Amino acid sequence: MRPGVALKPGTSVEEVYPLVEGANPVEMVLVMTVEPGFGGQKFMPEMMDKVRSLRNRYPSLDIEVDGGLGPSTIAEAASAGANCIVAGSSVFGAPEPAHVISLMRKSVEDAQKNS
Ligand SMILES: O=C(CO)[C@@H](O)[C@H](O)COP(=O)(O)O
Repeated sequence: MRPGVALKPGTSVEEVYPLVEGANPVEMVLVMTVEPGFGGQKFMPEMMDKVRSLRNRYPSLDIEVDGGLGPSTIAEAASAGANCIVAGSSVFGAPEPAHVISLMRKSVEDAQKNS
């Protein structure tokens, strides 16, 4: 079992620090990049400050992003430090889903090499 915690857009990133640094720490933080509820919403780039703060503070933490991720937004999320990507519409709506997954995987790997 791997515990994690999710941050809604209106919740500040500082709220999770005690959970990552506690005695029984979470191993993943999900930064919601849309309001939770349904797929197909627009990526909120202003959430990348949370991702950057988490990556600077916790170099090996799994940081997930969910909402509006696809070929046009993955670079921003990856360069901020996200390494787990949830993508719905961009994959299931693509003529070649595997190509989109591959593109996003490469973006995360490239960002990790350059960090
Ligand atoms: O369901 C939600 C949010 O609750 C979505 O964020 C999906 O998890 C991903 O959908 P896309 O934004 O990729 O279409």
